[in-house]
Amino acid sequence: MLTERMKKWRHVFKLDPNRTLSEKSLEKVCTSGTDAVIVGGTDGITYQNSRDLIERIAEYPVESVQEISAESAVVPGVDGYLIPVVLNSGSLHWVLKAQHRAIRKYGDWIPWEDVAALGYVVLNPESKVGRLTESRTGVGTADLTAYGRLAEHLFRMPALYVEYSGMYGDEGMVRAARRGLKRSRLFYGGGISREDQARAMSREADTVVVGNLVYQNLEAALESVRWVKETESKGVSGDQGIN
Ligand SMILES: CC(C)=CCC/C(C)=C/CC/C(C)=C/CC/C(C)=C/CC/C(C)=C/CC/C(C)=C/CC/C(C)=C/COP(=O)(O)OP(=O)(O)O
Ligand SMILES: O=P(O)(O)OC[C@@H](O)CO
Ligand SMILES: [Mg+2]
Repeated sequence: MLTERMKKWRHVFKLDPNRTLSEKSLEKVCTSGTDAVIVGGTDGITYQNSRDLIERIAEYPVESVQEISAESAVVPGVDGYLIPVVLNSGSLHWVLKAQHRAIRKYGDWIPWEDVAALGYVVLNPESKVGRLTESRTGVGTADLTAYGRLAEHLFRMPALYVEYSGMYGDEGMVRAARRGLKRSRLFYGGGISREDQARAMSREADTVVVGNLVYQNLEAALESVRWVKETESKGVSGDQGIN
């Protein structure tokens, strides 16, 4: 069950099917000791580029999951599927309608035991995902704590994802998100490029996501596995998890 496996994720890489990565680099990413590789991105995501990347990753023993951002790009046979729900989107499309439409389309084919929802709160207004989803990024700490509670207790989501995509975020905000959580996991992603950043967010979050650094500075990205795994998380969320 994907939600069970996610409880063990401390460090994950997110690879973008719309970007190029040499075979040597991909091998290094997949054998780095990371806990999983997420395949997903915001723009230019197609069935073809998603399938190509997923098939290349399948050559390695690392767990890979597809984060679905386009209904037409769903690749059958992946270990797991992550479904974003953007809690602070200004458009119902990214909270409910896109997901509803895809569930209507795939119906009986959906392997629910290998599907997990991610309750996103997008906090970088300049990010592609922030612009696409018209996210209301003027969120304070009390709002963020409440989003966490909403995700865990009302929607029973296995994870809240504090998303700063492309910029390093505010550690206090991530701490506030954790205050709302007892069992759901806290994912942090955005702008990790240095050891101090990786370690600081590892203390606040259960799972740290490293994305763009793979394409900007592969050696640092590979080092981030150790930075995260050597650092203990302060929180307790995710200890029991949610199914
Ligand atoms: C046949 C078979 C086995 C089928 C499997 C069926 C299955 C699992 C169906 C799923 C059903 C379902 C509910 C699908 C979801 C459909 C969907 C389109 C939902 C909307 C998701 C959403 C809110 C997308 C918005 C964008 C988003 C949140 C993307 C997440 C990734 C992200 C933030 C990446 C960072 O972006 P990046 O591109 O890297 O940005 P930069 O270039 O700036 O770095
Ligand atoms: O690409 P970066 O900025 O590392 O962010 C990672 C991930 O949270 C993007 O969805
Ligand atoms: Mg990216």
